[in-house]
Amino acid sequence: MATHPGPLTAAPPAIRTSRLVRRFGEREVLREIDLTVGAGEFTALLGRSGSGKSTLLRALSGLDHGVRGSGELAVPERVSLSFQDSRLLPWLRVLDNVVLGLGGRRAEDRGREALAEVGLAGRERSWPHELSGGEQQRAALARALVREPELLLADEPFGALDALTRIKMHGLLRELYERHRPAVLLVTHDVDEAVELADRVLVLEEGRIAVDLAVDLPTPRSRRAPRFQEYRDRLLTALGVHPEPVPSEKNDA
Ligand SMILES: Nc1ncnc2c1ncn2[C@@H]1O[C@H](COP(=O)(O)OP(=O)(O)OP(=O)(O)O)[C@@H](O)[C@H]1O
Repeated sequence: MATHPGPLTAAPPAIRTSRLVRRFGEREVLREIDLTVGAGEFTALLGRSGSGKSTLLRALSGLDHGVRGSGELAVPERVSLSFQDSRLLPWLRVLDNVVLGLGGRRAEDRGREALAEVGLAGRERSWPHELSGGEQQRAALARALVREPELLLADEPFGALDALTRIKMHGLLRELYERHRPAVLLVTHDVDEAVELADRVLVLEEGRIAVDLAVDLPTPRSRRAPRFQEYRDRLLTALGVHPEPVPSEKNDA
């Protein structure tokens, strides 16, 4: 199980930070983070509660005006954000939410296509409150996709969903990723979610990246496969959790 060797593509990286520091009062939450995420790379970010995951994501999304810090960061022009709460505007219909701020004659067509891709064809004229939690998250994914992002920053996008809906959303996100290939940085508390979806997993600890692990498993990934469990156990151990054994499947890789 190798540590991450670094991006392989020749395209410019989707994220590059150099000695990135963010502090609140006396507390240095991010401590000289050097991070490069390659174009099209799916990376998950784990860490204990309060380790600074959202602080890093906010810094990358440019939403942390007023937070003290130093260092350098570079991200592409087209960055989409997705959060635990779908953040659809309640006074706009679903399609209008998806295309909000998009210019051009084809915006509506592209919005419809994106809604179809996430399984919401026919719901264009619905109001956000008429959608279930999972459907709202799918609409939020469509809103992110329609901007053709080079980088998707996702902060616990499935955190508020029930277990079954989460599983469906995992499949959908990975499928959309494989079709569109943005770089993804997914913040999650869920180690299984990280290993299932990402090709690289980082663990943030005390303001530094303590683990940088390449996940070399074919997709779709079975959580019961012994190699999946090796990754999971290694990450749980890094997070200070004693891993529980999971019954294995005979025919899994
Ligand atoms: N606006 C703020 N003012 C003061 N302290 C803050 C602020 N935002 C975050 N912090 C502190 O910075 C630390 C890191 O917070 P952050 O939200 O980045 O952690 P996290 O790893 O995303 O946590 P969680 O997994 O619980 O969401 C925490 O101790 C938090 O209290």
